[in-house]
This record gives sequence, structure tokens and C-alpha cells, in this order.
Amino acid sequence: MAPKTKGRDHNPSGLGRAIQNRKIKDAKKFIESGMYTTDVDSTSRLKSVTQEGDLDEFLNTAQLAEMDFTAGKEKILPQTTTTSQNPYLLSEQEEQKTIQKHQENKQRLRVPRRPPWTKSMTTAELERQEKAAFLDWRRGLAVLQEEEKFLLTPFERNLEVWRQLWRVLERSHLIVQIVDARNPLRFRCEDLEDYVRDVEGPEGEKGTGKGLRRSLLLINKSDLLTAKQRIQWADYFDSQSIRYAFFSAANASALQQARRDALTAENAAPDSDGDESDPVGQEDEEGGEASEDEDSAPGDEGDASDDSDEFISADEDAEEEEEDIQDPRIKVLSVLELEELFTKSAPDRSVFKDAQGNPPAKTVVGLVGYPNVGKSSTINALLGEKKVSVSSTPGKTKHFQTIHLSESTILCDCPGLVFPQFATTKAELVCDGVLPIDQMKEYTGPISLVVQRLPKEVLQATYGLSIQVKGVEDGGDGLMRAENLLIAYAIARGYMRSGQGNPDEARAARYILKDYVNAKLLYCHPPPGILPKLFNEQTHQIQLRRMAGKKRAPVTRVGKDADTYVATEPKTQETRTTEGQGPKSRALDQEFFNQNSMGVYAKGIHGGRGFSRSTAFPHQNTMTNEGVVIAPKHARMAAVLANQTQDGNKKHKKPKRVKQRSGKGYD
Ligand SMILES: Nc1nc2c(ncn2[C@@H]2O[C@H](COP(=O)(O)OP(=O)(O)OP(=O)(O)O)[C@@H](O)[C@H]2O)c(=O)[nH]1
Repeated sequence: MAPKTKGRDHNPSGLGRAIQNRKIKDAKKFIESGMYTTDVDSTSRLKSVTQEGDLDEFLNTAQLAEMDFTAGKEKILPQTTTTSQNPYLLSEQEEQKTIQKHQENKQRLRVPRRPPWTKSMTTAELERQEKAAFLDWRRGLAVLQEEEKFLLTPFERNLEVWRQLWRVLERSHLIVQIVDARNPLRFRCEDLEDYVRDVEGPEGEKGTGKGLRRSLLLINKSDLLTAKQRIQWADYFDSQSIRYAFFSAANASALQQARRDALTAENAAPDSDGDESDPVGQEDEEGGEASEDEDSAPGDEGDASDDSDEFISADEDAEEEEEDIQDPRIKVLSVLELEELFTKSAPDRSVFKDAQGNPPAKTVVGLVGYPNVGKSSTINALLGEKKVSVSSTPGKTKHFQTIHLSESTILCDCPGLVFPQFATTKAELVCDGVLPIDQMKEYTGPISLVVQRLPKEVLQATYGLSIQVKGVEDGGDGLMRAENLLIAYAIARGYMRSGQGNPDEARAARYILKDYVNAKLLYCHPPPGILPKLFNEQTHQIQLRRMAGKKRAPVTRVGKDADTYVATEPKTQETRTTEGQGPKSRALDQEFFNQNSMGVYAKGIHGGRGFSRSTAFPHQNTMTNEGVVIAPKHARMAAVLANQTQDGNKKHKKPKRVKQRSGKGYD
């Protein structure tokens, strides 16, 4: 074996040579290609990166800075991911303070700007200055996170994806930001609107200067808002001089589907005249894709709920109420009205001129938004109305999609982008669908938010549960806690942890959170200054009315031992699953539990017998004597155990269904 060269460490960083070589090779290939922006190895380079490990972050930053990472190490601020921070909720006071701090610092959360450029610049020059600007931007965010301890949403860290946005902004005359109606401000990037005002084309071209482009906020999923809620949002947006519109891609595509079905039925009728019409949008495939998207929404995993595709839109009473409110500001636009609005809101095309001094032939509408806000559904709804050609523009711009919507309008679909935003807690991010539920380790925070936001009656009605809460007489405070919901849900569904037989709260949490993100459990954030409880009152009443009309049997997917754990007091036995139990065995059970002190239904201290489950059944010690409430200390233990189970079982998870976007062209 050759002796090591004395005094010289060949691998001072301790990083694997293979990783280094790969990074260096990739970097060389990119630089040597002589091509600009997104043309080289586009598929892998365009991959969205919203969370990086420390090593990847370090290497990528070093690569951006075009420096040897050992030499540049001290200059680079390592960023840890947001997951290491503040996994629990803030008190009301802390939250107010944090929001105040966010307001004061919001100017610092910027979308990375494309540095000024001219057509005479070389590819290498453009590359260098874009990378330098991007690196500065990332350093600024790192300072916010690491030094000033702000919690940020995960944000896009791949320069290539931002380059797509730059190109979409430069091309578009109107930029439409699509947001989710349940929390418009979470998904609205204020700085993007500032950027839109500043965007310029290449220096030297006529009519590409600042202030020509316009923005529009499209509040999608408006079917989830009541008319009153829309009025309150309209008041807020008006007060902020924000141009906005309410839309529901789901409603729009449902309408289109109904029309298609009616036409199909008409054509299938024996006396129908097949060639009489060539209806608009009749055979468009996009409509079909839209419903495919809905099918594969995160959380729609079959047993999460039996009716998880059901949205709690306004019921009949609410619909009548809607008709009574004649406020044009809150109208949920039809597809054609939306298209008209695009034309009306876009600036006059003649102010834009190309290098030859010609105005563009069509208005370009850029569509930007977070993943999952319904961008694909909106585009599909827009396309479903017409016969359109969907094509990727060849050449350099092939990664964002351009869609010729009409003779005067082109849609320019930017890949889903996660903008940096301030966040109060990680739990908020999980509930907003920004952090993936399947990767969630700490679930008590997000579930606590769910139980804070939704009344107990709504949760009970939705799942057919009876949630046990420790009352004042039992030493509790009568308030519902995360554990109460999780245990009741897990028991009712028969989700037990292997080995111990205790309720699998982690699994219950995942299903409940997916229902929340998918709007089966509906909660809408109010505009600033409005109490959340008041804002959601009507929504929850509607939901209760709907549930009351629907006879819901208690959930019956319970394992054979699960019955042992279900609620104890006779008055609460509606949650007990007695499936398969005849009247005889029920009577026998009843007699047994009434007579025997050692049954798990024993009333313990409340029954005056001094029975303690934890001594009698130490392996079940995450349960209290009531069988539903769990001590906080033990709950944490349960969380750790559950997480271990979750991680340990990763290999056995069923393969994830991959959501298909309608467009081609990227990913
Ligand atoms: N209630 C309701 N749900 C909607 C609406 N539009 C979209 N959704 C649902 O929201 C989820 C996301 O919709 P997509 O159209 O795939 O969202 P996207 O923004 O294109 O997401 P990416 O493909 O990840 O970029 C799906 O489950 C849709 O069914 C709407 O108007 N109302």
C-alpha cells in the first residue's frame, strides 16, 4: 500500500470525489456548451428545488459562485432547511409579534431580478451576471434565515426555474397570479407585482420599458367561498388597489362536462342529427385531463375518506343567498367572462414594439402561481371552451408553454413556482399544502391548527365520530386537543400501531391533513382585521346542515381488537363499533364490564375503583383511563414512536400516484 503523502490532504473538504467530479463535469458541460439559459440538459436542470440538504446547498452555491468550494467556504452562508425550526405553534401574542416583524421586513423578501441585459452580450457574460445576481439573492435570504432567524417558506432554489419566470414576464403583457381562495395572501407574491412593473426587455429595444405590463390576481377555487366571504375579500383588495377576479376552475370544468354529456346524450338519441353541429370544445381532451387532475389530488387516497372528492361549496340555501347579493365585484366568472377580463385588463399592445418597431400580433397572458393552486385546472377550463392548439414554442423558450387561446390571446404558462414568503410556523405551511404531508415528521402542530380552526361538531359530523374531551369535572378544560381527534379517528378506522396495538395517530394525522388540504375539511382564512371564527361561521353551518341530511354510519373499518379501545362511557358508545356483534355478545360484554374491575372499560379513578390502565397494561400507556385522552408527555412519546414507525415502514409504502399536468414541454 502506497504511503500517504505527508502533510497534504487530498480531500480537505471530506466530500466524496464522485460528487465533486459530477458537479465539476456538469458545470464544465454547461459553460462549454456556449448556449444560453435553458437549452442544455434541460430536463434535469429544470427540476424544481425547494429544499436542499446542507451538502447540496453548499455545493450548488459554490457552483453558482464559480468558485472552488473549499476556497469559498467561509464566504458562503450555509442555510439549514426550515424543518429544523419551530415545529410547534406560537401563542397569540407571539404570532402577533411575528406578523408585525414580517410586515416590517417584507421589502426584503424579493423575487430574484434578472440583471439588465442587451442582445449584444455574449452567452458567457449573461451567464456570469445572472449567476452573480442569483447568488446575491440567495445570500440575502440566508441572512434572513440564519442570522435573523426568520422562518421562510421553502422556496425555489434552482436558477433555471427562475429563468423561466424571467422569460414569461418579459414576453407577457398581462401577468395573472393564480391563488387559492382559502388563503389568497399566502399564495400572493406582492413583490412579483412590483417586479412586473419593473420588467424591461433587452436594453435598446423600443417600447419594452418599465411600467407597461399589468398584473391581475385570480382567486381560483372561489366555489369554496360564500358570497359574504367574497365581499369581505373584495373590500380588502379594493382597499389595497389590487386588481382581482374570482374564478372556479372546478365549477367551470363541471359545467363544460355537463354540456358535453348533454350533447353526447343528444347525439346518441335515435333521431338525432349527428352532423348538425360541431360544438365548441366538444371533443377537447383537456377537459378530461382536468378531471384526471382532480382525481389525483394529494390526499385522495381512497380510504382517506369515502367522499374526499366532494367539495363543500355552497348548498341550496347559500345558493339562494348568493342570488340575493347583487355585487358585480364578487361574481365567480365564467370561462368566457375570464377571457374577456384578460383582454380588458391587458395593456394596449401597440405600446410594445419589437426590434423592427412592430407591435405584437397577440396579447400574451402569463400565468404564474404556486403548485396546486389550480393552474392546470384553470388552463384546462379555458381550453375546454374552445378548439385550441396546444403547442410548445420551439427553440429556446420551449420550457414554458405557450397556448394559442384565441385569435388575439396567447397564454404563457410558467412552471409552478414557490416564492419565498415569511411563515409563522411549520404547522401553518403543512396546512397550506406548502410542505408535503407525507414527509411530515411532527404532526401535533398542524392537527392542533385543524382542531383550532374547525368546530368539534364539524369534525364529528364529517367523520362520523364522537370525540371525547376531558371536561372540567374530570380535571380537563373541556377543549378539544389534537390527540382527542387523532385517537378517535384512528380507533374508528382501526389504525393501530403494529406491536403495541395503540392507535396510530401519525397515520390518522396524515389522512386528516390531506382532507384539510383538499378542502374536505373546509376552513378559509379571512382578510386582515376580520375574526377567523366569524368569517367561517356560515361555511361551518352549511357543512353541518349537509351532514345532517346525510345519514352517516360510524366508520366500520375496525380491527378485531380495536373495539377494546373505543369510548368508555355508555352515552358515548355511538363511536363504538359493534359490527359483527350480536345482541347476546353485546349483553355479555356489558355485564362483564359492569361487573369486572379489570376490563379496559374500567372507570379508573372516576369509577372510584382506583384502577389505573398504565399499571394494569403498561404496554398501552399512551392511553388514559378514559380511553381517548392522552397525557401530553405520553403524546410526545407516541409521536416519536409513530414517526419511527412511519420512517421504518417507508419501503412498504404503496407507490405514489403521479399527478399529470396537462401541458407538455416541461418535466
Ligand atoms: N374546489 C376546487 N378545487 C380546485 C379548483 N381548481 C383546482 N382544484 C383542485 O386543486 C388541486 C390542484 O389543481 P391543479 O390544477 O392540478 O393545480 P396546479 O396549480 O396546476 O398544480 P401543479 O400541477 O402542481 O402545478 C386539484 O385537486 C384540483 O382538483 C377549483 O376551482 N375549486
